[in-house]
Amino acid sequence: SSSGLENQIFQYIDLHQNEFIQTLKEWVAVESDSIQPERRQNVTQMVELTADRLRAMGATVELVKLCSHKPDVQSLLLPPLILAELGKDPQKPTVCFYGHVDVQPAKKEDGWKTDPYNLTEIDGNLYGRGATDNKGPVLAWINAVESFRALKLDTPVNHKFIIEGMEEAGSLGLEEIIKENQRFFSDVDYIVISDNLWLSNRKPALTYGTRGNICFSVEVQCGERDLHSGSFGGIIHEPMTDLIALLDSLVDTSGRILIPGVYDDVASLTEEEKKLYEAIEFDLEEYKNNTGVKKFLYDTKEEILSHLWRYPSLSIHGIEGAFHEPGIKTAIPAKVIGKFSIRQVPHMDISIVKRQVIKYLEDVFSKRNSPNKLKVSVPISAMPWVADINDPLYTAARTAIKTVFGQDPEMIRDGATIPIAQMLQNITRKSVMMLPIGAADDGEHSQKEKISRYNYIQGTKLFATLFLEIAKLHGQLQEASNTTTAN
Ligand SMILES: NCCCC(=O)N[C@@H](Cc1c[nH]cn1)C(=O)O
Ligand SMILES: [Zn+2]
Ligand SMILES: [Zn+2]
Repeated sequence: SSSGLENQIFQYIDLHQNEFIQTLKEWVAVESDSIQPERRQNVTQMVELTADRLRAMGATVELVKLCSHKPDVQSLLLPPLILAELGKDPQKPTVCFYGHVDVQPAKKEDGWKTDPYNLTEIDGNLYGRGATDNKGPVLAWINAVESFRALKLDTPVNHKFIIEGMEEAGSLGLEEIIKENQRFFSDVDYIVISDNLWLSNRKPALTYGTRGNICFSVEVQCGERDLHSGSFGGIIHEPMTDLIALLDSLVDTSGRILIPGVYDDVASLTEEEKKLYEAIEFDLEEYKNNTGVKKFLYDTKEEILSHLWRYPSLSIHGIEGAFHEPGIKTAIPAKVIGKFSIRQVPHMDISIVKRQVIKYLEDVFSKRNSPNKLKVSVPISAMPWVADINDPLYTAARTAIKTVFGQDPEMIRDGATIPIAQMLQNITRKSVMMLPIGAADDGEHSQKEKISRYNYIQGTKLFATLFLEIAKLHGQLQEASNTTTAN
């Protein structure tokens, strides 16, 4: 149950909810799509808007220029990264929040019922691109910090912020910046990321792991230009046919990856882990309804969760150079590039998997006796992340969730990849936690992305309560360590 102080803050948040929604509406209106290079100016504008919001709250903001060492034609136009801080009391713990203010592309004609850049409330849901991924959660955190200030309450923790504008494009340049700014993290005690969803539409969750990802490009080229299939079809080895055979050799109908050795380093399932999965309330029908898919590869909760969270998977994403528009075009493309990725898990090693995949594709290709040129590359990769759920940060979050939502959270992992989670854990050696506020049916990246008014506002309360819980816990931890030192 909540304390008098919490009730005062909750009341403030409830009273100001329409203002919080109005700010979210202003943020959603900025088309900060980081995928399409022509929208990069909007991403920079969004980063500046965020910086202004933080400054208005009294934070010191540094805009760090991103300079990617990876090949990106648009690298000169990369938006800056925000490193900000508010409060420097050495008696208080310092919590660093990570979020991103760029979004996935969205067009009304993709099938949106509402204008994706005009936050629209329907039946308690706030529809719009970025509403849940990730503008809503970033603002919820800011609203929570702001609520203490507005009520003239002493802030329980010092705050640091790392906010980026290139997450949806693979967090270009981020790792270099974090390494170059290690001093910024030197006094950080806890790191919180809120960039994923609950497992259910109604039950809150706390996330302690994500899969990594290795993205592959497979290029097959026969000549310099496309050819007429009437004039050349039947007398040449077509690149597209080679590529389809290569892509088809990667995974079988049961979802098993066919690359030899790929499963060798996958951690074995422990009894403790099995118990964690068994304890989770998981509504398979609700999950299917959220996705619109009628049948999954697996039927039980344990199989589904373990194959999403702790086993690797391989997905084929697309083919560059192939004709994909409506109508018929009778050409033979000269060069095609297949894109697929492997979500990898502990203890798979990125460089070993890369070697295994390249060798396998070269073997399959050589059996085809094709004179075409094959090139395999890895444009981006990210490590998986797993945290210790017994860490005090998780204890604080569980208590805060119980206070705000009246129930214990599901302890979950996420099948997707948040590259910064492992990066921050490795570089700073501090506790990292993912604390989602969006529900499973929020439709990240889809044509009906939303966050509910309830989740946005309760999420704001959750973050405010977390600050208080971390402060309490930190006090206890400090006391305990002082006693130990005195002894
Ligand atoms: N629920 C949070 C999802 C975040 C996300 O979608 N991350 C991307 C990052 C990525 C991985 N490989 C290339 N980009 C994802 O696809 O997991
Ligand atoms: Zn996101
Ligand atoms: Zn996203």
